[in-house]
Amino acid sequence: MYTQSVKYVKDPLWAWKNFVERGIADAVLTRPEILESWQRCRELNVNPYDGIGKDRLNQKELDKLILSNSRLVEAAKPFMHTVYQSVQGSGFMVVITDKEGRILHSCGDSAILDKAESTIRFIKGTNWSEQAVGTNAIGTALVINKAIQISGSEHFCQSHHYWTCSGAPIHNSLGEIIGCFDISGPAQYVYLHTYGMVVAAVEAIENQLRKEEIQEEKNRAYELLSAATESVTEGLLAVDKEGRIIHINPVAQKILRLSKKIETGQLLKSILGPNEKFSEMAKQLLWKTDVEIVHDQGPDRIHCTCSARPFSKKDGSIAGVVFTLREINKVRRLVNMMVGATARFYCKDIIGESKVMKTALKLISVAANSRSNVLLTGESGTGKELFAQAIHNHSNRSMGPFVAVNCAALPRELIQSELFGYNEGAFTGAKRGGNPGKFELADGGTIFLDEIGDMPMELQVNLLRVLQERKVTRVGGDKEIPVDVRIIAATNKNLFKDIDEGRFRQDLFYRLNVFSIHIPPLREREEDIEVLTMYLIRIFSESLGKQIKGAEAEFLQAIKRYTWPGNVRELQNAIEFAINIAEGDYLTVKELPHTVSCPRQVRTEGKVISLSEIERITVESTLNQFNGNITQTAKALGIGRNTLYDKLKKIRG
Ligand SMILES: Nc1ncnc2c1ncn2[C@@H]1O[C@H](COP(=O)(O)OP(=O)(O)OP(=O)(O)O)[C@@H](O)[C@H]1O
Repeated sequence: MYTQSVKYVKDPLWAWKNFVERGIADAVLTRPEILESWQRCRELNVNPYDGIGKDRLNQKELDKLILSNSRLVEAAKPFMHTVYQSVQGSGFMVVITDKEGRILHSCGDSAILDKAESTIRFIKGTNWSEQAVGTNAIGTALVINKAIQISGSEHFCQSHHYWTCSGAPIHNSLGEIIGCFDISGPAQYVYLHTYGMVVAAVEAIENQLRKEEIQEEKNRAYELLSAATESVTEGLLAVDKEGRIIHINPVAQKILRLSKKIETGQLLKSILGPNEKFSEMAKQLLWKTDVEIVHDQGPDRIHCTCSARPFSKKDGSIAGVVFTLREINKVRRLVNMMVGATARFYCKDIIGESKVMKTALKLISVAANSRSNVLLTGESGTGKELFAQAIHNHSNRSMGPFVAVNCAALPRELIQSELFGYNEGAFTGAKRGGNPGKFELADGGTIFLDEIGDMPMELQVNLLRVLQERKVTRVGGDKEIPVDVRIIAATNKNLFKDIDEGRFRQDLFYRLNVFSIHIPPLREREEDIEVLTMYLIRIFSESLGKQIKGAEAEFLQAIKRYTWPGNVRELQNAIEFAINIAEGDYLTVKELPHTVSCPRQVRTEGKVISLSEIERITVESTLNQFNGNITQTAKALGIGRNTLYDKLKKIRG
């Protein structure tokens, strides 16, 4: 486009004139980056006889721009002043711009600042890009993304020919241009070292910005870590090898019963006393999982589980250990949830219209609101466990565990360790670390001791002690562990008779029988049979995916006629059986189990038969029906296997 010609005149002004007046580019007298910039200026229609800063922000706009570039300005200011000090008195000024070339801050001798303002309006807020004022160290450095020095007539605009300036772009850590650093002064004092100073200053500013970024990242990471450790539900305690606290979250403070603010660097021993176990574990630098810690801290007891995980420094050397702590009650609650130690039933789940049932329901709410032990009596399957769960769920312990223990189902030799727990090594086969017993698991909640009448005499003494002292001692242990447990016991036996015959301790009976509720058998609550039947039809119909709408009159008559030795459990089984085989919308008598629909053996004899005889006939015939299979017979009768064994023992002598 431009003709290139070689001239013998040395004056660079001649090259400028040749370019702006005649369009001739002189590649000998003009550096390529200057020529390229001039060409850009020409394409941008920059007026070479102007160069006065016209595009200027008002004060408000400038303040806003400075604010949005505040990190750059604050990082650059100290270096601008250092650079200025070294050129002070030599007529130079130092300038910093944003990434578009708009001046954000300047410093310099007042004479040169005045000159810059009065001649070309080179002042804060002015746009010093190539597009605005032609080739100059700021605008051109921003375009070519390189440091550059531009002197006298190398500037595209004539009014800048008085000046020499050195500019260098400033980058962020991603390599993006964020601004420009510039030193400007009279062209007759053009020094190469000002170019070097600009390059060095920019490097220093970029370093400073990077340092700040790293620090900010660290702060952000620390804040994130703090927010994370403060929001977790576990206690976190980080300790160095010497047992000094590196970090502790509020949950750990609570678990360790520490009310005062803890400073990092404090020795754990100076806070918890010389017997604390964490420092020892931190010294050993071992991985540990769920170790139980009991530590008496003045009047307070620390009782938690703790897992330890050593952590290392960047160089691989071990720095300390992070402990994860869980309050023992919380652990127990979790275990309880896992093993199903929760109560499902409420008063609304207890169905019954009879007077006795209504009275019993009233007693449940009274019992729920009292702290006394409760004794539930009634035949097998009358709903004793249902009542116990409802009492727990309506009491102020409802958030705590509900642990049910069937004393008749536990092998005699295991009852002690099941109820009170055991320590490691207490007997062959004892778990490592020991095991908490049902009383410990029920801490803060309710323990339901079903079939209490079957508790062996020698263990009744231990139970009595727990009731009196509210403390348990694990098998193989000597420490007394306090437990806060409400006891609901149940029996289908006549405990008075057992006391008389020396099978049940009277003192234990009176401790348990503070509040007693008797649930009569189903055959004595005829009004309940029909409502229970309708309720059970609805429940099983839903759960078995059937559309049963009700039952035929004959079905209900048969149900009411029957004596229900297995009570509600037996009724449940009968209805479940009927619904399973039902074909129509309404249950018919044919769908009832044989034992319920035709207890013929009982009726054909035409004379009054004793209840025990009825029981004998029912048990024997059912056993026959299932070819002597105990499990199936017990299920059909609605009684437990142990109860069936007891009955057979009695019947067969
Ligand atoms: N009034 C009732 N309303 C609804 N369901 C009931 C009622 N009574 C008992 N049941 C149900 O009958 C079944 C037997 O009840 P539960 O296990 O509470 O009896 P139990 O007296 O504890 O028996 P056992 O002495 O054999 O352990 C349970 O499924 C229970 O939900």
